[in-house]
Amino acid sequence: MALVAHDAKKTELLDWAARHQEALRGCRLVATRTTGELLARRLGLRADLVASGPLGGDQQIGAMIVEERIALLVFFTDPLGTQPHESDVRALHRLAVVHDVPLASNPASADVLLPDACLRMAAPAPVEADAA
Ligand SMILES: O=C(CO)COP(=O)(O)O
Repeated sequence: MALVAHDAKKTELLDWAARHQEALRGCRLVATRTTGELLARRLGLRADLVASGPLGGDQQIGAMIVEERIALLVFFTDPLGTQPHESDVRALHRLAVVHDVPLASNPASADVLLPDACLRMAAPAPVEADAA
């Protein structure tokens, strides 16, 4: 599961993660650097860190989506600000859509999508139905 938040949304993500920390502790997490450092410092949540978003972290998470390593992308973007790496932000959204990865852009969506992602991460890969 990937956790990312723009600066104006980091408090919202921390509040959401605090509410779900029990479930999140059972998941392998990846986060952009500043987001992940905050999760570790404030909540003791461990995440694998990629680069900060403006330095290529969004693209690294996009590559993980292509490799089918992300079950849920929680990405709280700032709808009222512009980002220097807007093209990377759009590309990450686009890859989530292309690869049909659940994408939560706000706490209400993340609340709905988290239980399903936890189930899918815990479940073994589905077995192909036998045609015979
Ligand atoms: O900018 C980001 C996503 O686009 C997030 O990066 P940081 O977590 O390093 O702030």
